[in-house]
Amino acid sequence: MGGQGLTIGIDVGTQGTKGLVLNLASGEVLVRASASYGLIEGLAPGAAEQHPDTWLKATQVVVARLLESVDPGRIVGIGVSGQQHGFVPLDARGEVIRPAKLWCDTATTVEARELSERFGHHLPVGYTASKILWLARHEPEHFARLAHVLLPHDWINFQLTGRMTMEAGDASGTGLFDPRERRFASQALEALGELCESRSSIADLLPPLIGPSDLAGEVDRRGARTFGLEPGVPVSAGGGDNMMSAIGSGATRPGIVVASLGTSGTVFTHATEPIVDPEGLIAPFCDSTGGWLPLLCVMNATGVTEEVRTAFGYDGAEGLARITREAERVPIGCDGVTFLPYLAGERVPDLPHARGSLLGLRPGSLRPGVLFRAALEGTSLNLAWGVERMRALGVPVDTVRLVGGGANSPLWRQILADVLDAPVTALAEPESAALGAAIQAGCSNDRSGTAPNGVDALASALVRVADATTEPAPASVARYRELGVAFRARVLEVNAPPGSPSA
Ligand SMILES: Nc1ncnc2c1ncn2[C@@H]1O[C@H](COP(=O)(O)OP(=O)(O)O)[C@@H](O)[C@H]1O
Ligand SMILES: O=C(CO)[C@@H](O)[C@H](O)COP(=O)(O)O
Repeated sequence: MGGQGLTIGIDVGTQGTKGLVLNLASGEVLVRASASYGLIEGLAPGAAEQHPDTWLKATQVVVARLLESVDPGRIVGIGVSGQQHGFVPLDARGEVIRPAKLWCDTATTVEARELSERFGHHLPVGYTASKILWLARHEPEHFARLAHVLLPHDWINFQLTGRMTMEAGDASGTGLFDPRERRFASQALEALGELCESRSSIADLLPPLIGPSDLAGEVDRRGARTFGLEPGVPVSAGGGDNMMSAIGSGATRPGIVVASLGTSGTVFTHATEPIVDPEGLIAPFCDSTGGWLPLLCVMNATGVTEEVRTAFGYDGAEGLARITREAERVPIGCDGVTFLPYLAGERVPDLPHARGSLLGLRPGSLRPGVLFRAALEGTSLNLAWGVERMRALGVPVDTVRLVGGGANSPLWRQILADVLDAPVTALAEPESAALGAAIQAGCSNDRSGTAPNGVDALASALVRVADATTEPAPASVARYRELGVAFRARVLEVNAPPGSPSA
């Protein structure tokens, strides 16, 4: 099965950084740690930013906590997963120029639309390319200093190893990458360069591309000092959080569909060929095993439930459990209350400027349990809308493995099973992205004894599903089908452009 020794997997998410230590021989997760953070507050509407130092500090805290329980000398590899698409702008000395614009930043919608026209295909808002153009247009003094473009996990790898690299999975979320050919797309790079009136080619800003079983490097002296690790520990390529999550949930072979309820909601599966959506709604990403990862991403998932929970002061794990119990007592459909969950705008459907709406309020509707359930239902119905698109593209979604923070909620698991009309199974390790990074680290280094490209074998051996599966309940499936039709009609009605017939 796996090799010997322990690996660390780190996942730099939007709401926090999570880490774990994996015993490669037994598959046991020995210790977990996490550190949470938020977005920078007070920015212009649509802007979603974090300073990379926030990720660095959280990663330091997480690694330090992990190493309280295990001897650093036993660590044979480390792998880093990160939120996709974030634009980390670096100057010639490798210093961060300004905070990173994140995957959920919709302030660059104009630039995304302009690039879509130039590229001749839809560039979803949130992809890195539009953020680079935004910098050139809005902060020319920062753009003039731009010497390197990294993605969040690349930047943490850089802090560990002193080397800048990118790999195909995360690179396919830049909008500057041809996932079919697994290389940067020269036409897109040229078009972006022209629009930026760039003094240098955009290609020069990008680091070398490495393969999925290559090492990003080894922990260097600075990295060792920063993180308390031993110098020389191999650092695997790492990848986007969805690519790492695919490994950590066993979606390294066809037929396993994964849904993730994190800040974003995603649904993805392994494919042996690229699956290209002509409308560009389902992303044709590369995965981190040499295959592909057709992926649906919606921008509104746990951010919406968190908004309701915190608005009513249901703090901490106890508060979450209490508001969930109250939501369980509310009937399906929330007595007519519908939550259009677009607090962050939306990528699928393509409504970057949409806002959230609460519809159908009556006296008594503004109760925490009602609104929390409405948030669970609204986010799930929205995700199901995108899943229909996946099914139409020939991706069967018959059973689902559920990961991410929201997977901890039995109520959400039931709602999703009913809304998707598919059995939903949680995994023994819900932090699938951190687990996937740790598994990849076990396959990419010389000291583990595992051959490169053994990711599928190791993932299939180590990933365990939870004992119970949540089955869809036929009556609820039928009810949610009706609610889904009404939900979509309301979304189109509420978000219709001014002057259109349904406005
Ligand atoms: N039992 C639960 N019920 C509902 N939501 C939960 C539960 N446990 C965790 N979460 C949600 O999961 C979120 C974190 O999800 P995570 O996948 O770690 O996000 P990210 O990777 O985007 O930072 C929390 O903010 C919380 O809203
Ligand atoms: O943009 C995407 C995928 O295309 C998101 O899935 C990000 O990768 C953020 O992930 P989380 O922080 O929600 O895990």
